[in-house]
Amino acid sequence: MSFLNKEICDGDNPDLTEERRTATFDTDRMAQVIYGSEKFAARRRQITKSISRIPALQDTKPLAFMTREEKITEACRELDVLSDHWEQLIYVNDEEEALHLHREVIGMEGHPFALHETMFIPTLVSQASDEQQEKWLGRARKREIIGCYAQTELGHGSNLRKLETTATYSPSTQEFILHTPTITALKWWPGALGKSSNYAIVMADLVIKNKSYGPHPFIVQLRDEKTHQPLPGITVGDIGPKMAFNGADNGFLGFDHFRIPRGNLLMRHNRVEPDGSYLKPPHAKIGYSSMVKVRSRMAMDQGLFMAQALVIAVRYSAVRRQGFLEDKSQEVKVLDYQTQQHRLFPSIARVYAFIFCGLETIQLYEKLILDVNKNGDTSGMADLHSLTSGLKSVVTHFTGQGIEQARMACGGHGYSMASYISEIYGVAVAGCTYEGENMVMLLQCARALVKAVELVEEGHPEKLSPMMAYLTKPSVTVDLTVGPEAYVKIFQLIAKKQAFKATEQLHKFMVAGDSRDVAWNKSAVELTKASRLHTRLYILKTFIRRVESITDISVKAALTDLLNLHLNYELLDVASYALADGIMSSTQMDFIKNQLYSSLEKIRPNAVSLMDSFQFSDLQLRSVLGRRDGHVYQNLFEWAKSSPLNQSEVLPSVTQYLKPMMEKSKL
Ligand SMILES: CCCCC/C=C\C/C=C\C/C=C\C/C=C\C/C=C\CCCCC(=O)SCCNC(=O)CCNC(=O)[C@H](O)C(C)(C)COP(=O)(O)OP(=O)(O)OC[C@H]1O[C@@H](n2cnc3c(N)ncnc32)[C@H](O)[C@@H]1OP(=O)(O)O
Ligand SMILES: Cc1cc2nc3c(=O)[nH]c(=O)nc-3n(C[C@H](O)[C@H](O)[C@H](O)COP(=O)(O)OP(=O)(O)OC[C@H]3O[C@@H](n4cnc5c(N)ncnc54)[C@H](O)[C@@H]3O)c2cc1C
Repeated sequence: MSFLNKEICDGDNPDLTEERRTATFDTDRMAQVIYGSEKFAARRRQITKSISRIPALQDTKPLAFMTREEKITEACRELDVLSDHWEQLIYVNDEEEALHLHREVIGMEGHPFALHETMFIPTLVSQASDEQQEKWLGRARKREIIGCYAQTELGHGSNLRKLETTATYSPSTQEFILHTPTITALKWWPGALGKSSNYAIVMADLVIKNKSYGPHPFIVQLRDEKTHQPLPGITVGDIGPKMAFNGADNGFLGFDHFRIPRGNLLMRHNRVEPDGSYLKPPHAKIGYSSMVKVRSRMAMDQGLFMAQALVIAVRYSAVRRQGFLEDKSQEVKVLDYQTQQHRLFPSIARVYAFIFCGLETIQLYEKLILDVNKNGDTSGMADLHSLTSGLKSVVTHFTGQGIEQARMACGGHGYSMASYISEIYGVAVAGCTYEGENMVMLLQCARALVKAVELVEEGHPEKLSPMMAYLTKPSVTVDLTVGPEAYVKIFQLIAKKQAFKATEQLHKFMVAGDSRDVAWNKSAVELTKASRLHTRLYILKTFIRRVESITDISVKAALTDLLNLHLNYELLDVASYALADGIMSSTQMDFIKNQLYSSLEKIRPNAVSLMDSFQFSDLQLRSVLGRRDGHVYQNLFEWAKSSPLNQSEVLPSVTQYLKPMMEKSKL
């Protein structure tokens, strides 16, 4: 069957055209599944098309050849152009469209609005009172002001209870006095803080009458709105170059008894009255909701990062020919090698799985904020916190691995910045650290798991949330040939065993006399293993649910192949647990392996189209290897020629050092 696939173009590399002709589904239909709706998938295409008509937004010079300052300047120029066209390009205030616009135009390097859109505005939405929103939200949305989220300090990022920046209330002036008492109290890392933002949400320890109330969010003006100079009492700057993400000015910030009005404490959920009396929030951690928001996005965003790397690697693998199979008259596409497929296809499956989870958790967060803001209902907070803590950790870890495999799958050219994979990798793996270091967040997820196991042990299984219900499932013998549900059952048994084992170990240390904290630390590796399995089970179940709900038959068939690959790959990956506990036999293992290998063969004809379906433009991909038209070699040569080193035949460094050195050696 051949579809009139929109990606097919006669001027393209014939190897890619051939791949596109073999697709068994329509990439526009697949895009609807990826992006959650026909409407949004169509809007994305429309926005991409509109962008392509704005000459000032077409990349001129490769980012790889720019200095950091040039990258930041270029990002600002593009933002300025975007701002002029904002209302024609996207529906104002539509977060997904704004993110698409930024991803497409600015690339991975980051930009001064990265935190404005993802944390500053969302914090105002979730934490500011109606009156405060009236004052700041409109201005922020119109980009009259640029904001960031300043929480992490030089000395503390994970343990928020020890943040040192203070906001001391002065009833006589009705002001908070922000202060940085030590070097370790300097805010350090916030994106776009260094040079771009003129406002920040600052998380500081609220102190009233010598009593500390813990971290609270304040809106703080950092720079003069006319001159952009830092206000007196504020020290602010850039923390220097990073592994990647160098178009963003992550910054430092210190306060010297800097005064802000009482009304700058975000007061949707808690209040400080003029006399200093404090009204506490309905949930102690409600002030952390912006972090939960970003974590709830991360499965989607990381999935898209890995998708970009895989579009590049899969397209390149279809035009790269090296070595022979049966026919010795023509070298084969490297995508035909089983090892190449095994390297790339399981990650393609994970991309789809992660994105399906992201679609779900983004909605869960939106619902939570509605419940909290409209009805004061905080009952969903604990579950979403534990779910997104585990999910961000597992997803970022596998995304890093998948992108690195994509790089290696491109051989030597993958190592060139022309592939753009190194930048994607550098940005993606930052996600293992930001929004909560992965081990720390896995341990947050483990808290909920241990509590659930304890409920089962205490005879209260009815109190378990639906996500934990598998902890009560009895051991059964499973016939894997019956389909996905059998895989779920085995995974549930593995995850359940590990959750009980880790809890048992924790209890054993406590019975032996350790405090819960010490026992927790002695059990931490086992606890993180339990969290990973729990989270991977959620990912697997979400993937199954999503595929079952698809109505387009050909799209569903292609994704069923991918799902089968995922089920077999995941189970094989955790087989050591299953074998050790007698949950699976070695015969079942052989069955899984064979299923996995036949899935690779089934997916092969659709590989390019499964990645084309993400509909990333060449502008967004910024990759010579991943070009939609597949004309890799001539463009690699053009790219290399544009290197600044090639703008003269003899470099000054040769004249100054190498030539004299060689002359000296002749003497
Ligand atoms: C990410 C979006 C990117 C989109 C970009 C899109 C497009 C742009 C395109 C290209 C650009 C390219 C790249 C963009 C990439 C990157 C840049 C973008 C964004 C980067 C953003 C980064 C921002 C940050 O990093 S902000 C700082 C984040 N910091 C943290 O996460 C700190 C981690 N620590 C904590 O959260 C906490 O300290 C803690 C570890 C959870 C512990 O908290 P604590 O108060 O000590 O609590 P305790 O352990 O005692 O627990 C008590 C109890 O409370 C429960 N709890 C804790 N937190 C929560 C919560 N939030 N909600 C509910 N409940 C909570 C905890 O579990 C305990 O419960 P129990 O007692 O066990 O029942
Ligand atoms: C690209 C990037 C962008 C960022 N953007 C922002 C931003 O916009 N705003 C902002 O406020 N911050 C930002 N951050 C900071 C980021 O949120 C923190 O770096 C992160 O939360 C980790 O905290 P940390 O650096 O203190 O790590 P640490 O906690 O010092 O981690 C060091 C090691 O200690 C381990 N560890 C720490 N605590 C425990 C524990 N309880 N149990 C077991 N192990 C533990 C960790 O697992 C890790 O291995 C950004 C960081 C990066 C890299």
